[in-house]
Amino acid sequence: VLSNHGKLLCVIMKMLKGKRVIVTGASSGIGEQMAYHLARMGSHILITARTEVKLQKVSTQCRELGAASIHYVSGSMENMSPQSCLLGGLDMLILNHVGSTHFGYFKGDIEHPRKLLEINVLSYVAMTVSALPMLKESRGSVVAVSSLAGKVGNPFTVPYSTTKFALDGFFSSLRQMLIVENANVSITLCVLGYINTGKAAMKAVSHVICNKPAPKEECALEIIKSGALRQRELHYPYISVTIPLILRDWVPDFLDALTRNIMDIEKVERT
Ligand SMILES: NC(=O)C1=CN([C@@H]2O[C@H](COP(=O)(O)OP(=O)(O)OC[C@H]3O[C@@H](n4cnc5c(N)ncnc54)[C@H](OP(=O)(O)O)[C@@H]3O)[C@@H](O)[C@H]2O)C=CC1
Ligand SMILES: CC(C)CCC[C@@H](C)[C@H]1CC[C@H]2[C@@H]3C(=O)C=C4C[C@@H](O)CC[C@]4(C)[C@H]3CC[C@]12C
Repeated sequence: VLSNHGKLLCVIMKMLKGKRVIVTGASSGIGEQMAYHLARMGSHILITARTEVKLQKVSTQCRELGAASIHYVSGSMENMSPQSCLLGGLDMLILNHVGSTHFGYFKGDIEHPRKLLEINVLSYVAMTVSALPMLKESRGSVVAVSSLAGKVGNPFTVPYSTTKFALDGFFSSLRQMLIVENANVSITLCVLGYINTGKAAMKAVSHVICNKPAPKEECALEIIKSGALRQRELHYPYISVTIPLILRDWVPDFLDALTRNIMDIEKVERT
């Protein structure tokens, strides 16, 4: 006998079986885990990232896990032509890749946010624009992976937050436009808290933030579910994202103070 949770998972698995899905930034971290979940569900998968060897490894694994088909396109998202990614048709576009950024003081190097906007925002816009005709035909979904740092200001993620807040603007407005146009394409914005990807950048943060990071495998599954269920937003982990968002709207100064207080600011390099 299955629990309600198990039943829902079965429904989601059936929904994604045979569906055509693109996952960007799938050579590592949360994106890699999404590819594995989709493979187990029997989807047609296309993954992207810059590092070809890693994409090859992830593809092999996906094939073994039962993907209906698996392809990859390697290259940097700043100058990738969105057309090069497109299959014969598309049911779900999962935008997940991010350029690397450091957790620390922003010293005014304008080239960093400029490049990050290109990778984290403009390529999301370009991919969405070129996928929309196919998504309209399939009544598909766009899923954009963002962060709590894309909803709440943080002293040590200035360039990163610039890009993630921008995604909220683009996708919230696009959702409205699609409704007005009567296009049946869903838009899901994933607001993630601190996730354990095992990356060096994430480990560097662990000295400053005492919270325990959430597992990337579960996170990846929740992202896929939220897209399949056509949810407006995903909050993961639910409590650690939803509470700050309620506080943000009602007592923003209190939330700002709380955000500063959960961090050991002395441990952040000043130079
Ligand atoms: N980890 C965390 O705590 C949190 C993560 N998030 C969000 O989750 C998503 C995934 O993050 P996470 O798994 O941690 O990140 P990772 O750094 O593990 O993965 C990033 C992926 O993007 C690819 N990538 C990086 N730069 C480029 C580029 N210029 N062009 C194309 N692909 C690129 C990388 O592959 P390659 O280097 O081979 O190109 C990699 O596959 C991101 O949107 C992030 O903002 C949100 C909140 C918290
Ligand atoms: C409202 C408060 C109670 C909680 C604040 C939560 C803060 C501390 C959480 C929420 C989102 C998190 C960051 C994130 O999204 C992605 C990355 C990129 C990765 O390469 C390195 C780690 C980094 C910077 C995370 C650092 C910790 C952040 C700011």
